[in-house]
Amino acid sequence: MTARVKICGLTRPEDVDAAVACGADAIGLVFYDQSPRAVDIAQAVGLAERVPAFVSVTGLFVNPEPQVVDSVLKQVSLDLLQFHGDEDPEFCQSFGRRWIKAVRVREAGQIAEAFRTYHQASGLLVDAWDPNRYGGTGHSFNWSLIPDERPLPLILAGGLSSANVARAIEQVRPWAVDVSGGVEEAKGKKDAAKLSQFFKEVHRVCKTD
Ligand SMILES: O=C(O)c1ccccc1N[C@@H]1O[C@H](COP(=O)(O)O)[C@@H](O)[C@H]1O
Repeated sequence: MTARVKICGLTRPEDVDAAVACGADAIGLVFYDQSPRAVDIAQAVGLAERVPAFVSVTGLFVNPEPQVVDSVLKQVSLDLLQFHGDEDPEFCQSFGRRWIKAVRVREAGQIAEAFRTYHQASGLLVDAWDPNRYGGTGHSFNWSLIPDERPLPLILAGGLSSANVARAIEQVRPWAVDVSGGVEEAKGKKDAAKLSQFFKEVHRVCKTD
């Protein structure tokens, strides 16, 4: 069993270095100004520059104006776009870049439908639904709503931490896991010890079977 790891919502150089040192496959930069983890362009350029070969940089957006995405893409070296709002597939596809789509899960059937709707995506990220926030809630959801049939790589997010990531990987068998709040000391500030413990748990469960 194997699962890739994305650490999202990085705002500080030392947190990028810590995530990379722990073995992150991807890091995420938040370009959503209502998030406490939002970065500006200068910050994002500096953070992305620290990321070595074979670790990818994802830019997270929530219902952005197209010119915002274009502007970020011109200035920041991103490998992947993550759309975490109500973007339709045509919008996601329109930037000529690889992208993933987040689905905030409320009910059975929603994920299978999203696999059909966003079939051009490079992966489908499943996160907890919250009436007031688009993501980064720290809440998990009922993983039994995730279907076994997955036409795209499935990225599991929502309330993951070292306390539940091993169980999550065993139960869901995702392509990757994505965490933000569960490895923080405060919003936007990662905690090196929590990061290390999170990876320890991922590696422990991935060694079995
Ligand atoms: O991190 C945020 O502030 C955020 C804001 C708006 C949309 C998504 C956001 N983060 C993503 O939410 C999931 C789950 O985060 P958590 O682990 O529950 O804190 C994850 O994909 C983040 O990238």
